[in-house]
Amino acid sequence: MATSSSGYSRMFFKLRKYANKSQHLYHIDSFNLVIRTIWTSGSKTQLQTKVHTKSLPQMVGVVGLEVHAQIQSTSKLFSGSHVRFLAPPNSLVSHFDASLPGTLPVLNRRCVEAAVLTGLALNCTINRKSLFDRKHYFYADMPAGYQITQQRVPIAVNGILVYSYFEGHRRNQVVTKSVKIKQIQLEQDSGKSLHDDEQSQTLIDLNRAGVGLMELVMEPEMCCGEEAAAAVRELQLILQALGTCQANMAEGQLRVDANVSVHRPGEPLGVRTEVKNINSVRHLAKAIDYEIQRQMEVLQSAGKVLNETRGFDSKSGNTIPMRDKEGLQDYRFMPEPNLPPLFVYESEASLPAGVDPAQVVLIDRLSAQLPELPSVKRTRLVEKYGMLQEHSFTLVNEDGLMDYFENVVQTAKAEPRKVIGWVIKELMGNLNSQNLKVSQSPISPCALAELINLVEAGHISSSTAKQVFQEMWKAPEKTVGQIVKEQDLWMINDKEELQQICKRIVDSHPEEVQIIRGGNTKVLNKLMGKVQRETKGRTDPVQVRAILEKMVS
Ligand SMILES: Nc1ncnc2c1ncn2[C@@H]1O[C@H](COP(=O)(O)OP(=O)(O)OP(=O)(O)O)[C@@H](O)[C@H]1O
Ligand SMILES: [Mg+2]
Ligand SMILES: [Mg+2]
Repeated sequence: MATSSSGYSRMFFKLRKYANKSQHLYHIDSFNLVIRTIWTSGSKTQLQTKVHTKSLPQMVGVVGLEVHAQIQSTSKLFSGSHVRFLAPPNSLVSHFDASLPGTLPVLNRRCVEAAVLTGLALNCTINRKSLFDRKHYFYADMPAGYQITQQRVPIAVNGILVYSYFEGHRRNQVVTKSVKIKQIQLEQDSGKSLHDDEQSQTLIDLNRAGVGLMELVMEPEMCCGEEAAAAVRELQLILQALGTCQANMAEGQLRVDANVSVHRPGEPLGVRTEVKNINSVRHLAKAIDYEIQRQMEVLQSAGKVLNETRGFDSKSGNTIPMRDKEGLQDYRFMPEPNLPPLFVYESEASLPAGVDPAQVVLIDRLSAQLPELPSVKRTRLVEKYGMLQEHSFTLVNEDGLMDYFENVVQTAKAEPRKVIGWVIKELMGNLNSQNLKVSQSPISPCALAELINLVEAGHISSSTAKQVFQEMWKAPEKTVGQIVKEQDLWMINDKEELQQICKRIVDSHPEEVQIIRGGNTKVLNKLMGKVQRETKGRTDPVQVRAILEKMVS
């Protein structure tokens, strides 16, 4: 907001009326706090030309995530109905799920164990006693008119999620950060409303109603889409390693709400919006960055950020307000009268008399079941195989890739460093280009190890091996040996034969030979290329170079 000279003098005269000793004028534009000091000496008022300009810090984004993770369990949180994705509508609904009068909730131990296991993996404190509450809202797909959740005392609190992402020009510098997990609460999922626009009706499917969820609430500590995406990706890997949630965002097993605000560091947090309906990690990052930018623009043009729920439109990459009045809603929380407090115990020794250990959740039993977590796997890969950190991320982040790699390493007689090249470049390159999972690879770890062994033993050259790899991909029923034999790809190791081939090339390129002899040895590469072409890559470049160098010297 620039002050015109006339506007400035108007302000100056107005002030002079009240000026006594000195007065400060504060004027805040979008980036600077400008302090103008007006001094008075007797009746003479002077406007100091000295203007103290203090830069305010730039606005930054603040992100806090709420993650709803569908618990991997064969039955629902409070009923025995089965849980299955893509079952015929309303085929997995018990009387309790449909809220028929007289039905009561029965807590599923498997869901409690999943929440405790997740809490332990995220270094949470597990509350030995937690409580269930009713949260009321009226949606057609929630027949009871309330959701059973844990509002006052959740099952786990005060955890931490450590995550990493890559920075730098080549995106190979690992940045590791962490975010606090405020709480993990157990709650019911709702059913699904299916809107039929043609017939203008809404159909309800209650298969999902009552499925167990863990809501993980993170503190508002992240600052951008990239951080949030990396945190969710790491959480997905942890949940999958634990087996507590399949964590597929596209199938709705992991649903992320992004709370976003902006402020200047040192000032209180700004008003947050909550972005919902995000179905992939990539969209999460985009939605957050868009929302941060939008809010900054709103504030810079003197507008106000509204505390509202917004949706993400993946086509335009924009967030848009939803017609949802959640912000204003009163959930009328109350204790759930049909469920007693939930107790979990440290160990069998800590059980009260008469309690059957088979019927309760024991923390030490679950701790012993904790699998190797992704971060531990990565450290092990780097230490055991001496691989780059970025490669350890690729291996762990791709489902099944680490096991594939370790299987190849066990059978191949090559250094792990060479195996990693094959797995990351050739295997992943082919899988990605055809959108396949590791488990769908036409080449087994054993077959790849066989191929690598042929190269190591000097039976085929590395360039031929790449060709053979592509053939194996197309014809998985053939063995490596068959392909090499059929296409006559064995390495030419016979010295005599190699000498003859090199001689032919040297004789037919007198000009090049002259140049090399004149001191430009780079041209030797051209002759090597000719030999490679003539032999279809079936020669060892080191051997060929040695022969050629001798011939032209
Ligand atoms: N100013 C803020 N900016 C960004 N995120 C914030 C801010 N204040 C709070 N948050 C985040 O908002 C989320 C609040 O989640 P919480 O479940 O406690 O409440 P809620 O959104 O009101 O409830 P629900 O959506 O479950 O009905 C947390 O993830 C927290 O980190
Ligand atoms: Mg919440
Ligand atoms: Mg929320």
